[in-house]
Parts: sequence; C-alpha cells; structure tokens
Amino acid sequence: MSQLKDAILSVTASGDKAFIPYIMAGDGGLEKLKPIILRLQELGVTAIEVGIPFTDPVADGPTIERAGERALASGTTLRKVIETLTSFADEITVPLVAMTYLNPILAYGVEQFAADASVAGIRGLIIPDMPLEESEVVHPALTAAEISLVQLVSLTSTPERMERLTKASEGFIYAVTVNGITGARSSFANELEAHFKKIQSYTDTPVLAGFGISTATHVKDFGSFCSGVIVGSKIVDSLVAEDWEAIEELVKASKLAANEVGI
Ligand SMILES: O=P(O)(O)OC[C@@H](O)[C@@H](O)c1c[nH]c2ccccc12
Repeated sequence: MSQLKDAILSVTASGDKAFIPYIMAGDGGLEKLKPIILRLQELGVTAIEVGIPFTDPVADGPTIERAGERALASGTTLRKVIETLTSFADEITVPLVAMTYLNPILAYGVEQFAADASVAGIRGLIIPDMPLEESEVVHPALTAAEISLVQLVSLTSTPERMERLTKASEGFIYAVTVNGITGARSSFANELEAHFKKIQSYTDTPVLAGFGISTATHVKDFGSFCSGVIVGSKIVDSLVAEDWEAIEELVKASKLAANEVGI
C-alpha cells in the first residue's frame, strides 16, 4: 500500500491532475518550513517534495543548488528537518516526499531514518544518486515504514531499463522531461507525449512529469497526457520572492475539473 499513490489516484479520479511542489527545507531558515507546508496544502497541492540540502548535490539544477547552499548556511541537516516536521506532523494533511542523497541516510542509519521519517509525515522518498540495483540497501526498511521509493525515469534510459525502473517505482513514476531540450519550452510537451505513454503502458502507478515546468501552460500541457507534475525551481524562486500568487496560479492550472465547469 502506498499513501502517496492513493493521494495521487484520488486526485486524478476526480478529473484533476496531481501537483507536487518541491521546496528546499531550511531555505530562509527552518522556521519557515511549517508555514510554507501548511500554506501549500491549503492551496490544494497533492503532495510536497521536501528537499534535504546536501554538500554535493549532483542532480540538482542551479536554482535548487543555490537554495541548498542557503539552507546549509542556515544550519539545516537531515536530522533537524525530521525534527521540525515531527513537531507539527499532526497538522500535515498531504504526503511528504523527501528528496535526499544516499549519504545522509546512511549516516543517519537506514532503519532509524525510515522510522523517524515516517513519524515526520514522509510517505515517499527520492534518492537521485542511488541506482535501482543498489536499492536493497534501503528498500526493506522503507517498506516496513510504508515509505514509497520513487524512481526517476530519464529520456535516455534504454527501453529495458525504462521498463525496469517503471515497474520498480513506488508511489509514482518521476518522468524527467528534459534532455537536450533547452530553450523553447513551448513545444516540449508534444515531443514527449509518446515517451510518457510508453512509460505509462508498463504500469498502473501514476506517471508525473518533472524538470523545467514553470508556467500554468506547462502544467496544463503535461496534464493532458500524464497524471500530473512536479515543479521545483519556479516554486523555490517564488518562495524567495514571497510571490504566493504565482504559486497559486500553478496549482490552479492542475485543477482541470474545476476549470471545466468554470468554478
Ligand atoms: O526545478 P525543476 O526544473 O522544476 O525540476 C524539479 C526538480 O528540481 C526537483 O524535483 C528536484 C530537486 N532536486 C532533485 C534531484 C533529482 C531529481 C529531482 C530533483
């Protein structure tokens, strides 16, 4: 069972698309984590991806990397993020998906991490530097704590690997939208449609698109052929600017059912 998957499926069953904002825990200080999470869930997001800052963030883009540097400078650690989340876990109504590299988890202790993360409201986990072949290091402890291990599927994966990653992915499939497609974003949706349909054909676990999604039009475009989106850099920038209107506009773009009937 996966609370994360269930949350996404209940959104798509109602005709809307899943919307998962990414935030960097500790950007602006850890005291901001609670108000940000509570406000995002009030806006109607499906889940929240919570990034844990790391000194060697090989998979992060420049915006996320800088946010990570700010978070580290303010003293943020995996342990402090979990403690902070736990302090208001009873107010968290959406599943949290932690995004952390493998090292901090190993340093914390895999079993202890899984148990503490679960109490903190973490229902999914993305470990971008852990290959599928090595996931047995963490998988049993995560399963015991009912935390879904989400796999990233990139455009460059071979068909065999794509199928393997897709079938192994829990909660949802994180389908990476970009690869050599830079600049003109207006056309990327069309090119990716076939790729996404292929991924979805392997599984009934929802496929979500992430990377480079920054406008309401992107959200709607991707929503037309997958189960929803993950938005990172645009959310991080908007939080720094305290531009909640921009965030609200993106979330609204995922509410297709409401838009159709004009409410
Ligand atoms: O920032 P973007 O282009 O909106 O993409 C989301 C991405 O940043 C976020 O999901 C993320 C942050 N760090 C990661 C590391 C690996 C995979 C994904 C991530």
